[in-house]
Amino acid sequence: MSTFTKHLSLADLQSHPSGGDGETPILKASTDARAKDYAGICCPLTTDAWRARWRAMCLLPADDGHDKVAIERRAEAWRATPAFERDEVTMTRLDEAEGVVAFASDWLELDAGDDWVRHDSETALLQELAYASYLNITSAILPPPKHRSQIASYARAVNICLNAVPYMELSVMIPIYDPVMLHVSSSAGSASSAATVSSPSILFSDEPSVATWEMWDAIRTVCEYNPRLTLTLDLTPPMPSVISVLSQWSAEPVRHIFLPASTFIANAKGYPVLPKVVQGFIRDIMKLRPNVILSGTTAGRHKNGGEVVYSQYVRHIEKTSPAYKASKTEGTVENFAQGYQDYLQAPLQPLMDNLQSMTYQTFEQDPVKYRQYEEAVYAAITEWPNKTDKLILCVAGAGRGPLVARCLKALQRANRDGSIYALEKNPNAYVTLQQRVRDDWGESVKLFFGDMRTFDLPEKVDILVSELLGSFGDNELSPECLDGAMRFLKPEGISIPASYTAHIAPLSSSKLFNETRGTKDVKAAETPYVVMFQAINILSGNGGGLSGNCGPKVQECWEFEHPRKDAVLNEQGLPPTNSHNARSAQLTFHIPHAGILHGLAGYFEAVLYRNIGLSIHPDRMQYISKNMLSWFPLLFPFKEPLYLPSSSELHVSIWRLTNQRQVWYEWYAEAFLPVPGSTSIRATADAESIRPSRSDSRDGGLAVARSDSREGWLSVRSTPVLSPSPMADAVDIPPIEIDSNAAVDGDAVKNNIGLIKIGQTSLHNPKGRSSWIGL
Ligand SMILES: C[S@@+](CC[C@H](N)C(=O)[O-])C[C@H]1O[C@@H](n2cnc3c(N)ncnc32)[C@H](O)[C@@H]1O
Repeated sequence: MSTFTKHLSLADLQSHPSGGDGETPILKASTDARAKDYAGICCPLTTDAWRARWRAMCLLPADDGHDKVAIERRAEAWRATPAFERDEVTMTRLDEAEGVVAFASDWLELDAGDDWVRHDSETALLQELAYASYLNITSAILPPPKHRSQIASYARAVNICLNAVPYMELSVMIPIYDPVMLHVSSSAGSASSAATVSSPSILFSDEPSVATWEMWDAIRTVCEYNPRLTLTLDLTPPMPSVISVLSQWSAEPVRHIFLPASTFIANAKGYPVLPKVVQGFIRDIMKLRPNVILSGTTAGRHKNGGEVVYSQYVRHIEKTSPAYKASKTEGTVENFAQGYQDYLQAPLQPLMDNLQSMTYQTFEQDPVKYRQYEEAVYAAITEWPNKTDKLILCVAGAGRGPLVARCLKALQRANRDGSIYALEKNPNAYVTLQQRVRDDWGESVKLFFGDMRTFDLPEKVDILVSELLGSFGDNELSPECLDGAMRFLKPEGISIPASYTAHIAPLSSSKLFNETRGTKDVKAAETPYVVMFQAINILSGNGGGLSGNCGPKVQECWEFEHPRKDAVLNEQGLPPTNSHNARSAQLTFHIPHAGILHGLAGYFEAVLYRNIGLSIHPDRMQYISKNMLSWFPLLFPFKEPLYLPSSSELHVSIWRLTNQRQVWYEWYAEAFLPVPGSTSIRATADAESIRPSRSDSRDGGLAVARSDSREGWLSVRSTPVLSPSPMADAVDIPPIEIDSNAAVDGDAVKNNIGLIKIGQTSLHNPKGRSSWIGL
């Protein structure tokens, strides 16, 4: 569960009575807060006296009636040795500061237009953080940036602070939504001057903006994704009317949520409740377990309930979130994977390595995978044309034997006579299999020790069952192993699985980005990892994008089928080279909202038999193999982040490559901005180029409707189509609805859209230099 902290303003602190025995107001406030189930308090570090002195020193008065030289001298003395007077800070003792989240002075302007104001704000902030560090405070919240035009100066100052206080976490306060941010300031005005210049041409919509996220992105990029730099999301009204763009915050290091009583509305009985959009946002963001800072809850803003109901209500919202409920429900992936979220695991190499008994035991905890296999084998047996023959099944890669047991069960359920050959190349698992023959299976199972790529079975079999699948389908070398095992099958024999496909989607996750480049080793940054995703945001959306050429949110890369059609084989029945198992895909994604590309999420789907399958595709898994635990998705990381503006297109190239000893993946991406009337520097993708190569259409495969329609996006009525603007990426472009009457106009505009290249990644893992799978 998330924690709750009570926010106290300066006025709250001043009015808070001291306890007895030297208990200061701040200690008393902390004790009171803990008694009410808060983890602690959050309050300003400095008082109004500090603000008054700083202003008197650092902001020169406009009139001539002051001794400006004397003021300047005082300021210089302070700049030389910045220090506080006693009454300028709210706390002085270690016990007072224990567990306190401190607000740095919110009047500091690290992004003022005036050079001196910026300089002195930075000096003051460094002084405040040094003092907080002296008091052992571990978490400080910095005032939000206010002027987009000075964001680089703000970010530079934050970076200086991060380096100056080596152990403290600095959290930048950012409003999740601020319509004012749409106004771009170009003035280098005084400290108090508000942003003045706006770009009216882009203010065509009251859709929520991503401008505040874009400011955050600039700050953390300048600070090189410092892991001690986090976010405090300010949920002070106004709030957007829809939450779709807020999803990008879930890929960010959200440490605190600042939630004032003013965000709550009163329900019919006068109790505080949150508006629908905020409820949805909280439900979503709570998976990151932020600390919720509740503010103004003692002000009596709502008629009923009192202070405690605010936190009770937010806890209730958290408990109703799908992520929380799933984590508390036995048998779900979320429950099974607790503690593994966003943890990078090296994929298994069951061909090169021999698995441990514990690893098999973990597999065997998944009831869904084995149930699906049993159903597939059962269906294949019951449909077998000749009902009198004794069926011969082979489990290739039997492990400790769970699929063998399921095959026996399927034969028994179908009331069919049959026997099973079980083949395994792991000598240790082979011992367990012998034990099972002795204890459970007897004559019905015949064991063989060997590698399916070269081993010869005594006779051909009717049904070949295997489970050599990785998170990306083919990444544990199922295709290569089954090339050999296909020799075991009779001409009319069937393979379970019959086929499998690999899928990808572009994702953002500052956490995973930091993890993959943590070691500064290039190999770590171009290695695919198995990850149970949590703090991520999938950047792509369904719909064709402005060019009309984009595929769905999650796209298929390629497919493998068993047995292979048109296979060229040598006299031993084996393929002479592995070239036929190379694959490539060029995929085009629509990016509806601005975001940073950090990697590709990889998924697989397998057809076991007819409409019985396995899937970890995020939109289809619940229909095909709900609550299957065996596979987490794969992450293909990018070494450098790539900024993608709203309504841009991402073209991803991914290859499965091979030589005689290894298989590896290479990946690369390019970003484009579709611009009406411009000439593409890259030919607009045609239908052929967005189709995965070497992949047959899978109509008639899994009987689950696919949601990858590419229609439903384009239309242009009289709305002017956005022309290139420096803020195009900070504005949530409203979806342009289809107007059937305007089909001609729509096509005209669609055909007239060109793509301007705006960025690219490097080619990852060329020649398998950092990661490969051994044959
Ligand atoms: C993912 S495990 C599955 C084990 C078991 N069938 C299950 O579902 O629990 C794959 C198994 O195939 C075995 N294996 C992999 N490649 C093989 C090969 N070329 N020949 C024989 N066994 C192989 C591995 O040792 C491992 O036991």
